[in-house]
Amino acid sequence: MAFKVLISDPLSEDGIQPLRAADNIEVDVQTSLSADELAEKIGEYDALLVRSQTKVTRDIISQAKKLKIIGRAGVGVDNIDLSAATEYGVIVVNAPDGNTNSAAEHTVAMLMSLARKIPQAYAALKNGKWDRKTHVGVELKGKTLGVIGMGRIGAEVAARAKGQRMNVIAYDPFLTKDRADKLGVDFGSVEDVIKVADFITVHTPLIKETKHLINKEAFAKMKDGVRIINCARGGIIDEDALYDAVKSGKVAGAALDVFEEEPATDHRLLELPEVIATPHLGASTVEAQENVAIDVSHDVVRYLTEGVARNPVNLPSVPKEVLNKIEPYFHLSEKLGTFLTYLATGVIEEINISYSGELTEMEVAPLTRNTIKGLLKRHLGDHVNDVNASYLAEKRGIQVNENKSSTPKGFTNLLKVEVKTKDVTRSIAGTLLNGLAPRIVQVDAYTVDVVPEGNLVVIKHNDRPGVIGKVGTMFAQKDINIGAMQVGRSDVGGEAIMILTVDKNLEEEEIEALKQIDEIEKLTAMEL
Ligand SMILES: NC(=O)C1=CN([C@@H]2O[C@H](COP(=O)(O)OP(=O)(O)OC[C@H]3O[C@@H](n4cnc5c(N)ncnc54)[C@H](O)[C@@H]3O)[C@@H](O)[C@H]2O)C=CC1
Ligand SMILES: O=C(O)CCC(=O)C(=O)O
Repeated sequence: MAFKVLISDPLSEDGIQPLRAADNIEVDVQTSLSADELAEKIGEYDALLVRSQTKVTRDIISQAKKLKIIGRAGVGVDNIDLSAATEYGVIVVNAPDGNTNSAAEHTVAMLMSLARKIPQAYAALKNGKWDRKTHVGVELKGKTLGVIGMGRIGAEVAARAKGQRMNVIAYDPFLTKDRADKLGVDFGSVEDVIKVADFITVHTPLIKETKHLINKEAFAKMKDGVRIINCARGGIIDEDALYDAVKSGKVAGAALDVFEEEPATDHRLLELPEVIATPHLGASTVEAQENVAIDVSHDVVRYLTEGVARNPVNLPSVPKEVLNKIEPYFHLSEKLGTFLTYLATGVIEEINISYSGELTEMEVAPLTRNTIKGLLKRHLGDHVNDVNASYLAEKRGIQVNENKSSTPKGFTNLLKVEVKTKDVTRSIAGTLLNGLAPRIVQVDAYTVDVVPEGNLVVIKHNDRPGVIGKVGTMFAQKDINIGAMQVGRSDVGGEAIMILTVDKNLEEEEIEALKQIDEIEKLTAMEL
């Protein structure tokens, strides 16, 4: 069955070719849906692609029964409820690189327009006024540009400002002296930056820490006649404080591409002649739109068909080389988790996952998520996936511990999972033989060799002569074929474990018949 993808904001047609070209993907473009219409329709789709216009709210996500991925053709994901997406197991991906250049160029265009009052002069001339006195500007050369947020766009803007022979001073929590030196910029705290800058441009995401980062107190510390640019996100600058600062003359001008509420057609800042603005056009170039649509389309195809995404936002990104290395363990880790759900009945309180041998050299977080997925899925259902497994465990108060031990355990790699409930502690360990073939090699204290696949029957019994025969006879009477049988014991004549691989899932009545065998203490039939 084909996957259905809904594109709800205008995206570059060339950019979405990877989606159109995929055999198993149907693309539906509907760019004028209201929130209610989207909520009503979303249930049909496996993927949703948006720019910044569509607000992907909790309400919409909660009605998206099949949704697996939300692709944001751009950087900022503040129009998507990320917690809701994580909770519902929907991965969110963005396209972080494709519009960097366009956003940086737009910022520079705003910087120059602000300095030379080009929009105001243009508007006056269009209205028949040849007014040269009102539109006297200032030069950039020798002035200081303060850049707050030196990520992809901030760094590009800084480089271009240097081309205009400006001095650049920047602040970013991750800006080291080394990197600042390489970029040829000075660096300091936010306060250092805003105190000395003639122009200030912000390039941070809108998050709790950056909301109203530029506020009344910040304006008070700035130079008189400072000019402000925001081509990042509305809300980083407090719009009321900006309005007052412009009105008072503290701020000589502001250039805004973004607003706290968009569309912002009726904003009081737009009434001020010192304020120039564009309607969120930073990424609106043919090139950027094609780039971001291509990037996000590829990620959607990749995720729907291979389960891997290159630019996940609500899941740590795992480099391809790392994924290639750990991929063979995915199947094993999930199966170990599922196996344990049959053994450890009761409410899980703690999960301990330990990695040894060559696994200690690998990035194992994705395997931990996958093991948790295996542990939760049987009871919570198919909506449990890599995206929400850790979240769901945490929400249920399950403590997850991950550790690596280089102590050799007789295997080149070993993945051991222990589960504690109020009453029991059960464990299982698995390995990849020759790095390829998954095997369960330990169940509690018993050494075994079982392929973690298909219908398994785990029988705890007393180690007496004839038990194996009785079990075999019973299966033969019920016409159930045994594909493989493994026996492990702690001591001769003590407790033992038998694991059978059978060709079908056992019926209740077959399980009851087996339980009649005296030596059988406990029997668990499972489907992996
Ligand atoms: N106007 C438009 O059309 C566009 C707007 N954007 C927006 O531009 C902004 C920057 O995008 P990118 O450079 O691609 O992101 P990025 O992730 O590469 O850079 C953001 C930087 O902000 C820094 N940062 C975080 N908190 C900070 C704080 N409290 N103070 C100072 N720096 C802080 C981060 O360390 C990071 O280096 C985002 O808000 C994005 O949504 C991006 C593209 C187009
Ligand atoms: O989709 C757009 O045009 C907006 C781009 C943007 O703001 C972003 O990528 O963060």
